Amino acid sequence: MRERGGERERESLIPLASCSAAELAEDRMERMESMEPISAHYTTDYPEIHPDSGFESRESCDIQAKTPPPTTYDEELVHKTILVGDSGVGKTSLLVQFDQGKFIPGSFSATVGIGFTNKVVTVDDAKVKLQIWDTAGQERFRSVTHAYYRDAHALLLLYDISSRTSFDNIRAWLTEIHEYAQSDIVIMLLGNKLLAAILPRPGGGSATEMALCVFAWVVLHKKLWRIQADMSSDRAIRREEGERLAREYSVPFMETSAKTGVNVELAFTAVSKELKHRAVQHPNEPKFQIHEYIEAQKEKSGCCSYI
Ligand SMILES: Nc1nc2c(ncn2[C@@H]2O[C@H](COP(=O)(O)OP(=O)(O)OP(=O)(O)O)[C@@H](O)[C@H]2O)c(=O)[nH]1
Repeated sequence: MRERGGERERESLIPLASCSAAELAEDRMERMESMEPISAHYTTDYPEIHPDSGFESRESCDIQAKTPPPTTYDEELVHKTILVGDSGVGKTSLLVQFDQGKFIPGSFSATVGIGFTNKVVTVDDAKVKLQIWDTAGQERFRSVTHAYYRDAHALLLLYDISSRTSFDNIRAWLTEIHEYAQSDIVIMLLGNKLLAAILPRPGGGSATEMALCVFAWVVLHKKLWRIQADMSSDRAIRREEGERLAREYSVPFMETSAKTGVNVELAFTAVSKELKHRAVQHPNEPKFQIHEYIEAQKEKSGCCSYI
């Protein structure tokens, strides 16, 4: 059971390691038949929603596929969203940062189990409900994680920008996702542990921002000080490599830091917007372009330069 993350997190996770393989397989089959999740736990921002409410059978999905989406967004919809990626890339940390706005430093303790957090994201005045599942990245839990792909509406796939292996494994993750998840699942690729020096970008903002910007650039270039830096010198994957891979698979991409919070909210907001737009039919409106939205938001924040 995970030590880091406090009582709340500990309560939330079901220890899969304590089951025998046979028990686990039997349990999985039963659960898949009854369509119940392994566990029901941690944050319940809207406790009236039962964890099952985000689940649908294949049959109901097929029916949905044939039915055109409604013209207004149904706020009762719960979008099952899962976090996947190698062990240690920062899935739990990303979720904790998004949910609680904090980073829990300390020694790494791998997730043993699976748990979810309910979050409501406001998109254009509509409340989009996300049921975010944090999976264990370790290989031995892989078959259990597969069972969760099937009903997922969105998936955040993480690698660690300081780990070449975690990046190289992204292709294998995508192959698994395409094998087990629904074909229309919303996928976003995230390079986590961004080496972020939060510096105002020259050329925009108020006089104070500009002054801060010039000061920060001078200081940075003299290598005296780094503001809110995440990791100092460990980047192994260039941003362009992440962008290239994302383009190859036609998925949106951004770099995040669960530690400093950079782009964490943007990642979930972008996914929520995409989910909302897919759930509503606006015949006269152009299709939501998640890639363009992400780029525009990055520009708008106008404050960050990344190492
Ligand atoms: N510097 C830095 N460290 C991070 C960041 N995100 C996570 N970490 C650290 O990386 C380690 C692993 O983070 P976790 O969130 O537990 O990783 P995980 O992907 O959930 O790992 P599993 O549970 O094994 O799948 C921890 O020591 C975190 O403190 C980040 O953005 N920056």
